[in-house]
Amino acid sequence: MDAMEMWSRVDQYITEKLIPHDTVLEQVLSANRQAGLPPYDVSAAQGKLLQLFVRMQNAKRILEIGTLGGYSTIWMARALPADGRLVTLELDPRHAEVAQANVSLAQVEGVVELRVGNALEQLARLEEEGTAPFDLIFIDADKPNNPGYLKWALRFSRPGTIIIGDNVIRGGEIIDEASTDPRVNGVREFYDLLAQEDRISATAIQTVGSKGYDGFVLGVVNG
Ligand SMILES: C[S@@+](CC[C@H](N)C(=O)[O-])C[C@H]1O[C@@H](n2cnc3c(N)ncnc32)[C@H](O)[C@@H]1O
Ligand SMILES: [Mg+2]
Repeated sequence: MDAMEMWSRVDQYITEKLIPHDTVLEQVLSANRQAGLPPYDVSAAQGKLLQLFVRMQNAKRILEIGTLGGYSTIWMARALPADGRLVTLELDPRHAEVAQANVSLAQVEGVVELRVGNALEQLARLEEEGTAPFDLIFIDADKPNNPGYLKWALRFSRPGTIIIGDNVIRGGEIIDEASTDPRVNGVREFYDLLAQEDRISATAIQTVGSKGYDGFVLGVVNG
């Protein structure tokens, strides 16, 4: 068995043991594949981890940058109270259309606000609207813009806000200083900003599983 197959089988074992079958989430993933969306949704185990972070944080306000078909959105939205809010930003109207249908299927449309358009523009609009700080921010869109997303995330934070950045290991490519991949370079700049920034305390965790070898940044905004 090669490493990738082992990681997938272990993910399957974890999912079978700890994550009960959920027809809605399964329908969401199959709707995403049927609509031809790229398979960049988080795994079930990662979706549940996001949901646990929402619960640990007692979050009421969540910002997600990068919706795709709303799979991670639904995992997190389900842990919000009825008066909670999850604002999710998506550039591609086709992805957004699929996501909106999935959000309705999961009956979380009362807490989810899906905004279609370039995230950097949407973030500027949110500021103009005087949006309240968020308790948890999940950055999972186009990686070259990660530095910009981190700057906005800090503006929309309060002491104690959790900031999570997905796909920050990229099969280990992030240590390649000579990389010409704009996603790798965006992620490397994201680390540089985190390193310089004393408003946030952060770490990064490498992960393996059905999505291969990758990982996430986890940070807490300082008081
Ligand atoms: C990795 S996927 C999101 C996966 C989703 N969070 C999940 O786990 O189910 C990234 C999404 O970001 C969107 N995206 C790319 N560039 C963007 C931009 N500039 N503004 C907003 N969304 C963008 C893509 O269209 C894609 O749907
Ligand atoms: Mg991701």
